[in-house]
Amino acid sequence: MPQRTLVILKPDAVRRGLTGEIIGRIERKADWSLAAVELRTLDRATLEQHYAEHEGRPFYEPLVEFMASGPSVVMVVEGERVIEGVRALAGPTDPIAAAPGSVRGDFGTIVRENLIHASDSEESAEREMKIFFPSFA
Ligand SMILES: Nc1ncnc2c1ncn2[C@@H]1O[C@H](COP(=O)(O)OP(=O)(O)OP(=O)(O)O)[C@@H](O)[C@H]1O
Repeated sequence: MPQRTLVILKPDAVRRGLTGEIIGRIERKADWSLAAVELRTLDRATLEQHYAEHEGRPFYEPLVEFMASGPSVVMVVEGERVIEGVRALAGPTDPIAAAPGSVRGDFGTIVRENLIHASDSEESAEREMKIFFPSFA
């Protein structure tokens, strides 16, 4: 069933020149397409909303700082089972545990700087699209 998901290519992906590579992997999946794409430096207020569930955890502050440290590519991707699909393409949170072939498995080493965020459910996708593309959702 066609879905929409919110994807962020994090500041490490932009700094390292990996956005084309990652977007290419997404675009090459059958029946997936980009519905919105923007290069944007995320501000603290937006990130606090996005990462509200992690507030108070030890990694929260450094995560918000890292995510505000430079431009990200913020996207809405749409297509067949795209919510589960982009997460599979990304790999698990810890890049060292991620299999080669996944974005994190191929390019990551650091848990915080793990290149990509993708919504984890239909509810998260709706919530996150409203945060990053209010006119879209
Ligand atoms: N132990 C940790 N140390 C440092 N950074 C972390 C740690 N756990 C998570 N993070 C960072 O916080 C982000 C959000 O954590 P989360 O557990 O939500 O992982 P995720 O793989 O992004 O999946 P989702 O956001 O859908 O839950 C991670 O992508 C990573 O950048």
